[in-house]
Amino acid sequence: MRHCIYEKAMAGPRPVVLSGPSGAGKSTLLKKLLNEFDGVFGFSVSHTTRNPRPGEVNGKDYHYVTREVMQASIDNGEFIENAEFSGNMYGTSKAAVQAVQAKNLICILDIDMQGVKNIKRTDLNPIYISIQPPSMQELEKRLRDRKTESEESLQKRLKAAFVDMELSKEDGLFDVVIVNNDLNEAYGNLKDTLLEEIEKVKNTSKA
Ligand SMILES: Nc1ncnc2c1ncn2[C@@H]1O[C@H](COP(=O)(O)OP(=O)(O)OP(=O)(O)O)[C@@H](O)[C@H]1O
Ligand SMILES: Nc1nc2c(ncn2[C@@H]2O[C@H](COP(=O)(O)O)[C@@H](O)[C@H]2O)c(=O)[nH]1
Repeated sequence: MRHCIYEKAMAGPRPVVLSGPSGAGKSTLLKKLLNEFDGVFGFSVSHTTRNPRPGEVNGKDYHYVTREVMQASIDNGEFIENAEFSGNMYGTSKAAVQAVQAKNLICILDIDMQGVKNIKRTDLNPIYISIQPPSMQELEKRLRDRKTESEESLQKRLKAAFVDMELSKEDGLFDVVIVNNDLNEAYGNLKDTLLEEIEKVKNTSKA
């Protein structure tokens, strides 16, 4: 049986799932979308038990919570999906998605591969997009240059990235796979993929 997460009455534009290895460029691409298309997209703010990075804002980038708080909310049925990634918990609450959908915006979820598999068991019906790096070497360079990870965390993320890159080749798992080599080219491909949904939202808000 499919896990029903939202009322039919709230059905609006199709949500979008962005997935892919840590460091592939998902946040960079989605920030560009949110900036260019004000009033079209809304970010599903996940919960996590990891510490905020410099510049990240609680309630905007993530809801930063303890393991105990997050586990209690999961046990209470408040999450659509949750996963353990690189030693921390991450999850999408029903409230995060509903907050965006209530405004009739395209809801963007930035989630890992476990999240993708779990969302497939719900009735959310998103467009699944995989953002891939051009190579493992380039991915490692990007993660090192980002300077957000300890050596231990970096190694865990590279291991997970290798698995992610293999799994993402599965036929039918993603609607579109975008290789983020040149940023502008990747962004162009992402916009092309989402053009139809973007137009729908623009036309609805004009009406
Ligand atoms: N096309 C690109 N060329 C070079 N550097 C890039 C490109 N895209 C993103 N980057 C850089 O790579 C780093 C990783 O990007 P980003 O943080 O967006 O990845 P991510 O997929 O969101 O990672 P995570 O899953 O860990 O949040 C950032 O420092 C970003 O500026
Ligand atoms: N399954 C989920 N994965 C999530 C969620 N929010 C983020 N993520 C993924 O975690 C990793 C690491 O993120 P980082 O911000 O610590 O670099 C990355 O792959 C994200 O896509 C979520 O709610 N559920």
